[in-house]
Amino acid sequence: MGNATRGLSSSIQPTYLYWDLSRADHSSLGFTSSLRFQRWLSSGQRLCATGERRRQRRPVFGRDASRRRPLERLLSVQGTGFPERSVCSSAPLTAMERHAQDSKILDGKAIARQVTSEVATRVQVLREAHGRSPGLAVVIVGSRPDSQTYVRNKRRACEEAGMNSHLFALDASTSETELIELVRRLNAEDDVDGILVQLPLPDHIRSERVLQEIAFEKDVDGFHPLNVGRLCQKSALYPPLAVACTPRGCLELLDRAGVDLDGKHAVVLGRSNVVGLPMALLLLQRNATVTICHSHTADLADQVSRADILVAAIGRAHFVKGDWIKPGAVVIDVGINSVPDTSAPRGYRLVGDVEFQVAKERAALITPVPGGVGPMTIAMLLLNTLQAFERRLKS
Ligand SMILES: Nc1nc(=O)c2c([nH]1)NC[C@@H]1CN(c3ccc(C(=O)N[C@@H](CCC(=O)O)C(=O)O)cc3)C=[N+]21
Repeated sequence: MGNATRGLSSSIQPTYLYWDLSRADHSSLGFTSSLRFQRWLSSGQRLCATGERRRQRRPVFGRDASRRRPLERLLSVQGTGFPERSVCSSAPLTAMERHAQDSKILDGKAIARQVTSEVATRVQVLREAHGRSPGLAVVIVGSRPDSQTYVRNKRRACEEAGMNSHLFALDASTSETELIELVRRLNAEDDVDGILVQLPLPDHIRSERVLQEIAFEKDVDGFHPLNVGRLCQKSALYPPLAVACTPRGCLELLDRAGVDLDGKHAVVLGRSNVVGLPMALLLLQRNATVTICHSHTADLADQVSRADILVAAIGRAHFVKGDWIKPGAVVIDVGINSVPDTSAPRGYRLVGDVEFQVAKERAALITPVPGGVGPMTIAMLLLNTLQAFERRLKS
């Protein structure tokens, strides 16, 4: 057991399992990659990624000039964005990656990989200067398979970024009081810079009650009322310390693709605390004109057809029909819905809220599911954790 459990284990130990990655074997591929990536960065060399050569050979932009700018910018981001592929991995591009590079697909997986490399570089610099790495505590209650997948992905990402991840897997019968007790201990724990309590929690636990307890400074989900309040109020003096990972990931995708939001009509489908609402606020701060739609909105198709930027976060498979999309729109699909598919190895496959195949023909840029917003959510968790760590180093 690592340092983070010191003093934690006495009263509630039987209810949770614990892994400490701080002593994990850092010769694993992720860590090696980031080291080599850093060496590459500091060498000032510019390497030609596999995908770049391909791009030079054939025109990848559509004929439509209005679509050119964001795509060009996206590819210029990608042009500097794939060093790990040529430096650190000899694996050939998958069919999906090839496709993403040659089309208008906004490749969240590739951009998340880039963000993770950047975080890893910074983590290493800080570790060398301060002798410590950021620590993220992830708390999961119960055994929902989707939550377990996400938590596993988060843990892997931490490892890739050279962060310590402390996983607390609690039994579904854990009481609200016990969970709060754990959160309070994590608040006081020096080696923990960020705390994430995986949602949804079982019905007998009031999540607002628990989220309130997470120290504002360690709230890497951006769900604490103070962080939410600061996001709403827009103040240079008191900005939020963290913004929710999924909306922040969507914004990062738009930024890295060079999508200009100023004066654009953005339509957000969904008004949840975790996605819709903070997403709308972020877009508003970037001077977009924002419409928030929800289950009571009249004529959704009409609203969607006016969107220059569409963010779909309703959680219903293929709810948004492809022909609702305004030609040239940028479509960010947040939905992750599993639909039965007997031909898939797991018996199901993941689809977004948007009818992808049809929408793709009309959109200028569109995120796939999987491989779009999901990986970006995790990359933003790393970034929020890094920022929490940096704040604590300063204080
Ligand atoms: N406190 C809290 N913070 C969260 O940020 C949080 C949460 N609770 N509860 C659930 C949602 C959902 N979420 C995702 C994370 C990763 C993927 C992800 O990696 N998706 C992959 C596919 C994963 C798969 O194969 O199932 C992809 O889209 O490519 C998706 C969704 C974080 N959430």
